[in-house]
Amino acid sequence: MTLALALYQPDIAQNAGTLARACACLGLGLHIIEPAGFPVGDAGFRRAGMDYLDRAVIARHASFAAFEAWRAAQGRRLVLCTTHGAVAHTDFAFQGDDVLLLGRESAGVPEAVHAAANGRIRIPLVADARSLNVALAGAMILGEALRQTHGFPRQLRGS
Ligand SMILES: C[S@@+](CC[C@H](N)C(=O)[O-])C[C@H]1O[C@@H](n2cnc3c(N)ncnc32)[C@H](O)[C@@H]1O
Repeated sequence: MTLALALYQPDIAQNAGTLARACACLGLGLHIIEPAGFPVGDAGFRRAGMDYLDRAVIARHASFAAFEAWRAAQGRRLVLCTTHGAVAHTDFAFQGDDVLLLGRESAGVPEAVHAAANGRIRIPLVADARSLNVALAGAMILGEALRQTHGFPRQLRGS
């Protein structure tokens, strides 16, 4: 099993499309917890995801409860990426089947989602900086998690 990325009620189609493209390129599943702030098939989502969307493995969950039912059946940990995290992403010990959850651009995630998480991690920022763009935060955390778990695709170009 590989890592997976999950988006909690994403607001901005371009960010979700960018992350869908990253998941497709890295061979990871993407989980979208609805409702999203844009319609499925949104032009911005398709523009950002480009033709990579054809090979993206995207699961949509009608609610956080439905997502949690899926996760419980899988027995996988939920790692919440949050500006309120106590542990730096580089200090967290990822497992190869962790589900990494990113919050909404506008509001992060509600308290119940914080409570459900098995770990809460933060990319350290300079004082007074509030947050990163969600797609950039996702890329940085995926990079660290894939590095730790040796999860990057093995096929190097030219090899
Ligand atoms: C624009 S931020 C949301 C800011 C929101 N006001 C909050 O308090 O969570 C959108 C999402 O990007 C991720 N994110 C942004 N900066 C982050 C950081 N420094 N560490 C971890 N996650 C971050 C989180 O998942 C966050 O919910």
